[in-house]
Amino acid sequence: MKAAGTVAPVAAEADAAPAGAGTSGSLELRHITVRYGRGRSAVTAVDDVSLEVPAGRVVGLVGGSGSGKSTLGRAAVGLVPITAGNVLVDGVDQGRRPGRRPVQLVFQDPFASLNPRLSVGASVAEAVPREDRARRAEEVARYLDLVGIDPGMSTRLPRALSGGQRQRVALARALAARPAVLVADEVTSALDVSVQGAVLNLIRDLQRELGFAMLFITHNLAVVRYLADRIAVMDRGVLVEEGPAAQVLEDPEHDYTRALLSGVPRIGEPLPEGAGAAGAVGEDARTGGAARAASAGTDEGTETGNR
Ligand SMILES: Nc1ncnc2c1ncn2[C@@H]1O[C@H](COP(=O)(O)OP(=O)(O)OP(=O)(O)O)[C@@H](O)[C@H]1O
Repeated sequence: MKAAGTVAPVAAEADAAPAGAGTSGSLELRHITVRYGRGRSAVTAVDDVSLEVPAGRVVGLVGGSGSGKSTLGRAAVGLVPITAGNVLVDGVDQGRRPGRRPVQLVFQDPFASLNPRLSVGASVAEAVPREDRARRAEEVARYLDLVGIDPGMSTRLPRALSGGQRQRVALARALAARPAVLVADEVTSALDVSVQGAVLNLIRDLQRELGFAMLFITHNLAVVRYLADRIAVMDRGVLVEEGPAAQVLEDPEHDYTRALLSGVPRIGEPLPEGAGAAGAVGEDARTGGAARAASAGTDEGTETGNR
C-alpha cells in the first residue's frame, strides 16, 4: 500500500488519465429513467439521465437529498429495475432487469454489503470469481492486505470490527469480485469523522493503483473535489450539469450547482445536505473534518492496528 496521500488540489488536467488506467472497464448510462411504484403514487426518481464513467476515471455524482443519486447508482449495479434506458459496461448492454453485473456497489452502511453471519474472510471469498476459486485463500489475503486489514482477522465477524474496518472489508469484497466499474455510495458518511479521511485516501490510492472506473456518489462537495476527475450534478431526478471537476467547481453553469456550492438554497427549498450553512466547499463541519484528516495523512491507526 502506498502511504496515505495529501489532499490534492482540483486536478488541473482533469482529462489526463491517472496512472494504472487501462485495466478497468467503462460505464455508460444512456437515458436512464427509474420509476418507483405505479399510478398516482409513482415517483420518478431518475428522469432520462445519461452519464459516462470512462475507464480509469472517477466521476463524482452530487446532489441534494432525494435527487436520485442512489437510485442511479443502484440502477447501474442492477439492484433496481430500470424503467427506460440502457446500462452499458465496456459497451455491452446489461439489460433492464436487476441482476449480476460487472459493476460492484459499496454502500454507506458496510453492514448492507456484509453478511453479519459470515466471517470477514468468507465474505471476501464469496466475491472471488469462479475462475479464481482454486486460489481463493490467496485472493482473500491479497485483497484484505490491499485495504489495510490484517489477513489474520479473516475469521472475525463484521460486528467485531470498527466502522472503518468494516468499510475496508466491504471495499475488499467489492474489489475481489474484480469489477469493471465500482459504484461507491456515500461510503464515508456513516463513518466517524476521524476515519473518513483514511478511508477516502485508501479509495483514492486503490483507484490510482488498480485503475478501476468509479462512480462516486456523495452529498459532500469537498470529497468530490478530492477524488473526482469529473463531476455530475443531479437535482430532482435530472442531471443538471456534468463536466471536468475544476470547471464545475470553479465555474458552475447551472443555478442548482451554484446553490450547492454556495450553500444558499433556492426559495422554498431546504438547504441541500452537504452544502454547509457556512457556504463554501469544505466549510461544512463534516467535510472539513474529512479533508483535514486526509490532508494530515491520518489513519485510524489504533482502530485497524495494522497499517
Ligand atoms: N424504494 C423506493 N421506493 C419508492 N421511492 C423511493 C425508493 N427509493 C427512493 N425513492 C424515492 O426516489 C427519490 C430519489 O431517492 P434517492 O435515494 O435515489 O435519492 P438520493 O439523491 O440518493 O438521496 P439521499 O442523498 O437522501 O440518499 C426520492 O424521492 C425517494 O423518496
